[in-house]
Amino acid sequence: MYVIALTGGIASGKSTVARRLVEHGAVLIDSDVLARRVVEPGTPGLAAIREAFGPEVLRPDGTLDREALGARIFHDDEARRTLNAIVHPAVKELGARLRAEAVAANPAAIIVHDIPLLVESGRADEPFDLVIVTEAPKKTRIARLVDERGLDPVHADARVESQATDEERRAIADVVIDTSGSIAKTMSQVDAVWGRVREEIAAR
Ligand SMILES: CC(C)(COP(=O)(O)OP(=O)(O)OC[C@H]1O[C@@H](n2cnc3c(N)ncnc32)[C@H](O)[C@@H]1O)[C@@H](O)C(=O)NCCC(=O)NCCS
Ligand SMILES: Nc1ncnc2c1ncn2[C@@H]1O[C@H](COP(=O)(O)OP(=O)(O)OP(=O)(O)O)[C@@H](O)[C@H]1O
Repeated sequence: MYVIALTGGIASGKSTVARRLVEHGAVLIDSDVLARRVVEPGTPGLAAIREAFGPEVLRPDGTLDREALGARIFHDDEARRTLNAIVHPAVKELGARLRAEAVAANPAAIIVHDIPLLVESGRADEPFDLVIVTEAPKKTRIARLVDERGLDPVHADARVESQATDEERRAIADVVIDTSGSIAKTMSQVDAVWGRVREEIAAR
């Protein structure tokens, strides 16, 4: 088993990097996906969100209204802390379970754990073999959110500002991947990291 943690600010290219690592043979555990699973209808997570934020953050069909909840939490530190305290422990637990399953299926698995809020959720102390941080300037990331995902610039800025700083992420990084250039440049950095991982494993 070799466990890579992958983190970075919003729209910094984590998914792009993760996809390449998967092409090389890594098994991906994506916390954004897990964060959706733990708030599906019928989960304790969704019940706790309803309790804390009221029925107005649910859609008529009983699923979470992500837009409504996003509007509540990205401009309000207290509300965000409340939501994080509900979702993050459940995401951590499910991630650990999926990791154990991947290792049971293949003891030599190379796992890439995409954890956008690795710093913010205090998980950087967990025993990862390698921590990769993706980094692009704030302006670039906000432009991606506005141009490609159709976010309002004010909301895009609030999301960026609700996260750790580049300095805080760098402090926990073993490798920083600069995603401000072309996709090809990002991919060649990922390929170099993969080579390093293979070498480390071979030297064990
Ligand atoms: C507020 C919610 C409903 C908004 O949903 P939406 O579909 O608009 O965004 P999505 O979940 O796809 O998240 C996109 C990105 O937003 C950023 N983000 C999400 N939640 C947070 C948060 N609590 N604090 C800071 N940034 C966040 C991350 O960079 C994430 O990758 C949702 O993000 C949520 O439930 N957040 C709390 C859980 C969480 O922290 N998830 C992120 C990592 S586990
Ligand atoms: N050099 C680059 N490296 C990575 N992504 C790039 C690059 N240039 C442009 N992009 C674009 O930036 C966007 C980054 O999105 P991606 O989903 O990979 O980021 P993310 O960090 O996973 O986002 P989120 O925090 O929302 O999960 C993509 O649309 C990608 O095509």
